[in-house]
Amino acid sequence: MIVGAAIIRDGRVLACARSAPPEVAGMYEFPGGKVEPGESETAALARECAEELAVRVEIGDRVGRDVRMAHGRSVLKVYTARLLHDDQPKALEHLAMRWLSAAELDTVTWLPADVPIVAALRPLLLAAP
Ligand SMILES: Nc1nc2c([nH]c(=O)n2[C@H]2C[C@H](O)[C@@H](COP(=O)(O)OP(=O)(O)OP(=O)(O)O)O2)c(=O)[nH]1
Repeated sequence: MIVGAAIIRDGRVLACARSAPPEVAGMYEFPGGKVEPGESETAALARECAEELAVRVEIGDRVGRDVRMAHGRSVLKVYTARLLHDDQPKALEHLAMRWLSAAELDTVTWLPADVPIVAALRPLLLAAP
């Protein structure tokens, strides 16, 4: 199981460009990664956000559906998240980061599995305070 965090701030979501492997480098994703054995999805997201972005987050609701990934062996689940304590994300493992508004979601190339999740995210960004 792969979990991703749709970190929302001021009606924008944080999109992160993968640095590796070469086939997907430069494509955008939600920060996250594999849930380790015995770890909750929420704990995995908090750990990955700390490792990849050096931020503390509060995990919220699911966004979109479970997406089965290309080789069928794993499932991607994305949750909304918000930054805590005014933490500012740093791209420790990503090539680039962008805060995208609903209107800007399609200005980057997302990993294929993320496309249906991004569609489900759009109305949430428009509704965000
Ligand atoms: N983090 C993340 N991974 C995604 C997304 N969409 C998507 O297809 N993936 C895929 C890319 C990778 O094949 C896999 C996540 O692997 P990863 O390498 O980021 O995870 P990880 O940090 O736990 O990996 P590892 O280096 O510990 O093996 O899921 C997404 O939005 N976020």
